[in-house]
Amino acid sequence: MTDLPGRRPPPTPDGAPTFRQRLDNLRHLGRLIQQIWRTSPGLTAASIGLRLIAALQPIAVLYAAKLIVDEVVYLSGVAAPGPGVIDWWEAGLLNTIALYLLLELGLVLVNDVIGRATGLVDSILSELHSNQVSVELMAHAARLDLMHFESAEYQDRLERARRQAAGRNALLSQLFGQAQDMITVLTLAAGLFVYAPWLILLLPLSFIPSIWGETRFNTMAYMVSRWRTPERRELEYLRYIGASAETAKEIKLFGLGSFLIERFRRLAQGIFLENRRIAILRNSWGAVFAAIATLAYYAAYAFIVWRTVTGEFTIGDLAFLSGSFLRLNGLFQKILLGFTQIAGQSMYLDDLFSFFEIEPTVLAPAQPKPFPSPIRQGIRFENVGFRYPETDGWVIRNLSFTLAAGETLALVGENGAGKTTIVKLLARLYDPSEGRITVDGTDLRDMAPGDIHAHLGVIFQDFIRYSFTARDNIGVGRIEDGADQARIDLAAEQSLADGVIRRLPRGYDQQLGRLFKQGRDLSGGEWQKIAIARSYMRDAELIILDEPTAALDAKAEAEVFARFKGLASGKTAVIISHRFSTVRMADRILVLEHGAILEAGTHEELVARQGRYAELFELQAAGYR
Ligand SMILES: Nc1ncnc2c1ncn2[C@@H]1O[C@H](COP(=O)(O)OP(=O)(O)OP(=O)(O)O)[C@@H](O)[C@H]1O
Repeated sequence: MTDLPGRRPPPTPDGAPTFRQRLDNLRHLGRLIQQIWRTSPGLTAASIGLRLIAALQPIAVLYAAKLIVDEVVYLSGVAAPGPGVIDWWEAGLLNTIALYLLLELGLVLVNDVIGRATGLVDSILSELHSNQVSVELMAHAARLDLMHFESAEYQDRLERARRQAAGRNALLSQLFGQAQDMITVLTLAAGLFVYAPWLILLLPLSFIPSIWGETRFNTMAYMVSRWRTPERRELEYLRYIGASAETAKEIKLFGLGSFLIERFRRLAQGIFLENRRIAILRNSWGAVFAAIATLAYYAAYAFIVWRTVTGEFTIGDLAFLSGSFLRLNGLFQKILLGFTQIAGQSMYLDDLFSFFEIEPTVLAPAQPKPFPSPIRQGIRFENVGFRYPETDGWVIRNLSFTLAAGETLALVGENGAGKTTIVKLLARLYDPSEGRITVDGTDLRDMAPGDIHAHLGVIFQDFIRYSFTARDNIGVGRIEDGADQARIDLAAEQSLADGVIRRLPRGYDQQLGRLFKQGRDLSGGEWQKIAIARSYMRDAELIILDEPTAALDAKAEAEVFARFKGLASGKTAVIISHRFSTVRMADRILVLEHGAILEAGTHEELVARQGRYAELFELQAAGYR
């Protein structure tokens, strides 16, 4: 079985990441900070600078409070110079305490301003960062192969990464806040250390149980969220088919509403129960661990009170120490929890950054050869074999044929015969597993995928119905000329889309699809004409139409093909169709079965041969008689 490239081994047999992997995940924090910096160096520097100032504020306020208390104690022992404040003021006794009060007021006011400024900077930075990550994610996804999008595993990874792009905003403030708290702790601890060094040791000891608990529950929550990615995607999917314009018709007619709701409910309930179990465990243990920390705080407090009673500490010292200790206690708890949370979040960051590590496999060689323009000889499949990643069976095997320059080739065959797969190989959306495909003798693998795509006009049977204007729906066929009205007009005329557009109330400016306000939906055949116009936007060397006329009525089909023949004259073209009225117009027809060629020839030759083609043709013709 072919494996998916870039797949990582599962973390451990039971699925939980090892200690080393968790440590490894912390690396991502560096990457995150770089990404934040890239988003806006100015705002990042502002956020860090403001936090640095804010970090020093608590010790300054506590120390001012200590000075005030000691001054009050001193003043309460001084003989009163008179009954009123004025008497005290005139005697010059209040100068010092007034200064201290002003100092503390100033500190508190500045802190408030800094707090708000930090909040503002962080919220702007978060939004910018989240946009930046989304843009990087889209840019990276655009580089990946079709294979990645056709694989459930990669879709899970993309979904996890997408969740992280929006979900990690809080991490930014948390990370910077953590640094701020650590500086505050250092300053407070230094103050405390001067008075009672061993108290500092008591603090971390009281938090070890908390750290253990948090790390454990974080890992549990992450693992559940990871295991549940496929189910979450299924939930999204159910939500989508249960309530969307595309699906409403069928869901209503088949009466699938309650079926979908029941399925959604069952899935959601499973996830809910698991999350609830972890939340209950986390909070129960959290309460126990918090009680241990509180006990430690009161033990220390009792000690300081005792030292004050015995006269070793002043009342101001008591205020300072108990204040410091209380804040330290709170901060330690916050920092330790912060660390475990950040470590937890960094597991999720792995989801984001590991997506960026997925590399495309259909690559341009170092020195790509140009796609021949025009094609002079033709395209050759030489013993081509192909199987999709993660599957065992060959979809195509030992396939050899030539598509001569200027020839229109039709591929026919039953469902699953491999027709669309041949087109994917021809467009180098996949590389063959065996053999090679050449254009004028040059292997497709020696050309850059982008260059190949620029020379192709391809419309797949599941083409996109863009919820854009009619103009953009055609213009996207050649985005660099997306505003070239003359070109769009010509493409629309060649594909018969011009008639569709003339009937739209706003013409080319008409919003199509039902997704947005004033959007106008088209019939299947009308959409198809618009899609064909898209492929005509290019001066394509090779035109590939996969079921181009499936939704067209008989008259439109005949007309589209008459134009196609005119347009494709001199151009190489491949058409896939189940309609023999379409197929018979091709210069040559390949009949495929199980990824191999069963018969080849013109319509007349194949009918005369009385083989599979003739049989299928008869079947269809009989249906019309
Ligand atoms: N992304 C994929 N991963 C795995 N198998 C795939 C993938 N795409 C197609 N297949 C399988 O490859 C085989 C050929 O599919 P393909 O789409 O080429 O058939 P087709 O001839 O175009 O069929 P149809 O006439 O129904 O459009 C099928 O058996 C299909 O199940």
